[in-house]
Amino acid sequence: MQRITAATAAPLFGTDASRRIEQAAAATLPPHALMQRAGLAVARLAMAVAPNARTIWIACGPGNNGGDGLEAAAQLQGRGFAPVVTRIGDDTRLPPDARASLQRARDAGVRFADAPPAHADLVLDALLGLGAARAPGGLMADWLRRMHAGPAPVLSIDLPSGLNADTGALSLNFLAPAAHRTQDARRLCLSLLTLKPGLFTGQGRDAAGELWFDDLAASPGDVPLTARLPGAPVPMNRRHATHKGSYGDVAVVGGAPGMAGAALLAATAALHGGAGRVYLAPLDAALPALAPTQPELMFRRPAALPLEDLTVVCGCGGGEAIRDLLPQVLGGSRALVLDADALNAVAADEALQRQLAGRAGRPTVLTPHPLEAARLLGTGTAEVQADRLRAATELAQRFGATVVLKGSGTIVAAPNQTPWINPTGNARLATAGTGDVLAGMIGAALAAGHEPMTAAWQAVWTHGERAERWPAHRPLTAGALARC
Ligand SMILES: NC(=O)C1=CN([C@@H]2O[C@H](COP(=O)(O)OP(=O)(O)OC[C@H]3O[C@@H](n4cnc5c(N)ncnc54)[C@H](O)[C@@H]3O)[C@@H](O)[C@H]2O)[C@@H](O)CC1
Ligand SMILES: Nc1ncnc2c1ncn2[C@@H]1O[C@H](COP(=O)(O)OP(=O)(O)O)[C@@H](O)[C@H]1O
Ligand SMILES: [K+]
Repeated sequence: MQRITAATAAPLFGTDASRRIEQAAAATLPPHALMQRAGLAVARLAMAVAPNARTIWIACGPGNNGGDGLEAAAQLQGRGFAPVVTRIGDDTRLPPDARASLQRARDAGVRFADAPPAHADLVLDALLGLGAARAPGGLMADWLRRMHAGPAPVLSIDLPSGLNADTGALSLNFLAPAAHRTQDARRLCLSLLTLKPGLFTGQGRDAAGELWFDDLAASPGDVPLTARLPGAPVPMNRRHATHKGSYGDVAVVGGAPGMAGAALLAATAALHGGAGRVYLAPLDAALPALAPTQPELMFRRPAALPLEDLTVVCGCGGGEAIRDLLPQVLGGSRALVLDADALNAVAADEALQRQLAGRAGRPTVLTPHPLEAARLLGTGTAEVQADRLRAATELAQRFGATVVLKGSGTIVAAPNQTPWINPTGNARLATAGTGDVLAGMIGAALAAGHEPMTAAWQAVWTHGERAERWPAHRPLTAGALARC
């Protein structure tokens, strides 16, 4: 069993892949062995979380997820704890593994109750796992809301019940409104056999809480991955005999009247991200040609940029004005990061879309937030958020580019590659300008010579990790993030 951290590199398997791995593992083991391993793993984590628990409420559902809960109940009872099991479902329709675990729990003397105990020191959510087929309702919904509103830690078995393992969409939102988050009790999830992508994006992070993983000593074999966790990037080793030209030139094109700050943030981030030289080409001609807080930046007129030699970061604070420059930027830039208003302009113009797709082969990274992604796909934000992996992958295929779909669990996708899900970051990043900073950081990584997918995930990982390291009592600003 391992704790999953920002530094964990691991494959992620969706529902179908997890089922295949489960079937292959079960075929080589005695009947019921996997569920016994699952129950033991859950019991061990439960004992570590609440070693002095007097009452452990275990809410069990009608399938094998409930079976894991029953198996954990038997194990906990045998170790001197006092689990109280409440169950939903018909005994005659229990799958065989779960039925065997029900018998083992009964034999162990576990207490079964019709209603949850009035007080619990720990709750195990064994209502639904991979088999969640619709939104929990009735008693199941009541129990879920009750356990997540209470003060006791909630340990979800395999998945928080109702969380889609593939998408991170939560079919019953048991999370307290954002403003009440400080009242949340501790949440943990022990993912079994495989780590699932839905735990890391969408509502997965909030629903699961602290993540743990036990592979039940089963190997994924040759089942293809659905996505990956990248692990921490290795810091770049700068050789002595290098010079500023070795680290590439970035030019930021953006900053229309009233939005100069966005371009300045991106340029500052590119500079602190290690770029050899950074040019700033503002769309507002009235801007002074010096940023007193960042004198290293070199100001140029957009038309004077030698695009074919540059990594161009385009769109930060671009407003309407960016549209007229896009044909040159798309056609000429050696490497390109398209953000914000540049993406909106592309979404509104089929000729620009064709030109963007025609760049295939030259490094190109798109960094949409969900609304920008929805505009590019011609759909709505809710549809994008309902399946972030699919949205990012579809955009990557459509435009032949690397796509960074931002938000909780940022997705990095590229054509015909397994997507990455970024585990770092937090809601302190939900403040204006942090996306501009990310665009500048990706620009610096591209200029240094990383291929687009690597440049993108490494910058996304580092951007999020900076927010995690930021002191909790101090609000994070984009300007500070750019200079970390
Ligand atoms: N079979 C095995 O060998 C193993 C199974 N494992 C566990 O088994 C789980 C998968 O088990 P299942 O495939 O039985 O699926 P689940 O136990 O997740 O749920 C399926 C059952 O729930 C019902 N159901 C679905 N949505 C519902 C809803 N909204 N309200 C009420 N009932 C609903 C279905 O009709 C079905 O009876 C995994 O998530 C994992 O916890 C693990 O123990 C690993 C080993
Ligand atoms: N809750 C969150 N968890 C992780 N990352 C977040 C969260 N909220 C915002 N972010 C990150 O903050 C950045 C915001 O970018 P964006 O929406 O483009 O803002 P802006 O346009 O103001 O710069 C993105 O990198 C996004 O992934
Ligand atoms: K569960």
